[in-house]
Amino acid sequence: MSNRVNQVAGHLAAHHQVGQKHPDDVVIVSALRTPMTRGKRGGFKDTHPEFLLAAVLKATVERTGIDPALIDDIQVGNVLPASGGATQARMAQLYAGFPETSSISTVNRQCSSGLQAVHYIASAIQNGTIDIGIGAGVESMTLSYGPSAMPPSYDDDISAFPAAADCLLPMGITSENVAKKFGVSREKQDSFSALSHKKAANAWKNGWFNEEVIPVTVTQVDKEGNEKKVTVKADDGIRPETTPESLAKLKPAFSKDGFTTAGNASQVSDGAAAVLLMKRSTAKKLNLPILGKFTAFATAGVPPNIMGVGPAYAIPKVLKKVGLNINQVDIYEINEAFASQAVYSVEKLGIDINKVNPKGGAIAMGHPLGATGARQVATLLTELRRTGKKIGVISMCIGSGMGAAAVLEAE
Ligand SMILES: CC(=O)SCCNC(=O)CCNC(=O)[C@H](O)C(C)(C)COP(=O)(O)OP(=O)(O)OC[C@H]1O[C@@H](n2cnc3c(N)ncnc32)[C@H](O)[C@@H]1OP(=O)(O)O
Repeated sequence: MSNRVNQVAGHLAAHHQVGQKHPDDVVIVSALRTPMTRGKRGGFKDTHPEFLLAAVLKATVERTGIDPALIDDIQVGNVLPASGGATQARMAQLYAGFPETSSISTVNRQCSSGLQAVHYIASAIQNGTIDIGIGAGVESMTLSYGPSAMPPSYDDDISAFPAAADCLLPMGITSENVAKKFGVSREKQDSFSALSHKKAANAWKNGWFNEEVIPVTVTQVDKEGNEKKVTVKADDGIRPETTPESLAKLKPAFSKDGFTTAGNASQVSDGAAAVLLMKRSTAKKLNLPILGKFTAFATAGVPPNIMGVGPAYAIPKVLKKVGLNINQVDIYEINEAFASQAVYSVEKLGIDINKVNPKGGAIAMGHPLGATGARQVATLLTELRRTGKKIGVISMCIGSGMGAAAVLEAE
């Protein structure tokens, strides 16, 4: 019995060891995403989330050549739709060519849902519940955003409890709170945001997104109601001409005397992403390419009224698990929900800004809530591989006051 316990403990430790390869490592053999497009105006403004999810699931099967019947389970991060988008997810799976014997569910950890889905699948593989799975994410903010995403009423006692009441603050107000409390100036926020656009435009120009982005052919409807088929190939919220000076002219979006504007907040957007995971031993058996290892994951709670500080707490927690310090990470993929919170998190942890979001982030690319965490896995892995670097960290802030972080290693 104690031998078995030791054996299991050994496997867990191996999984969390950076720089080591073990047959039981959970590895990533595919990480793909759709373009991220502007909500209500972009390429997917007339596209339902189940279509975006089906497109990325189908591409995962086609590009890897895996038999979809071998994929035991799929988890999909999805934030806004009714019933968590569970029915749409099953519809997407079947439409994408998966057999009826396969299964799927959705997960909602708000803005970190896509990353959470990847972690749940990695855990299920690690503990032997499944052999092969997909962690994915999808969101059509165009079709799901707005008051319908909130319950019509709350319990009086709970919603009068201050910390609970803070969970209901608009996200833009939490951004203002972070800027004010920690003195993140408008200038710093605008400079960070202009850089996000510049880096994303540069990455597209140099083809650095080609490996992770799949083209999606959709039906668009014009103002006259005419339908046409369009193949959406690239993120369409990026504004390469953005400068700190042009951003300085924008009015605050959430409070009259605030700092957060349409230019230094993440964009309302639409998109999907999917990550195929299995044990290293399974990937070898199936002769699938090992792109990287999903090494560790952690979450941390923070005050809901400054939810954007989440990465400053989740990153040290996940790094402690794997015995790394801040400087030993090669690339950070930090969600840019708002420039205020991204700047705060980077400065608080003393992260070298040159290591942060080398292909831009949600301010330029967009932030389709449920999709973003899985999108970050694809963006980070392809960048680690392109640059020959090894260790990457993903981090997210989470709307009701949490942070999430994961460590990935390129093969
Ligand atoms: C845990 C989490 O992750 S929380 C985060 C969850 N996500 C959110 O809360 C979404 C946050 N973002 C938003 O709510 C919205 O983007 C808002 C309210 C900030 C702005 O919404 P909109 O007003 O619809 O944005 P829109 O894209 O139209 O921009 C407004 C204007 O700002 C200007 N603008 C925006 N970006 C730029 C830029 N980079 N450079 C110059 N001007 C810009 C433009 O003039 C634009 O108008 P135009 O496109 O017609 O020229």
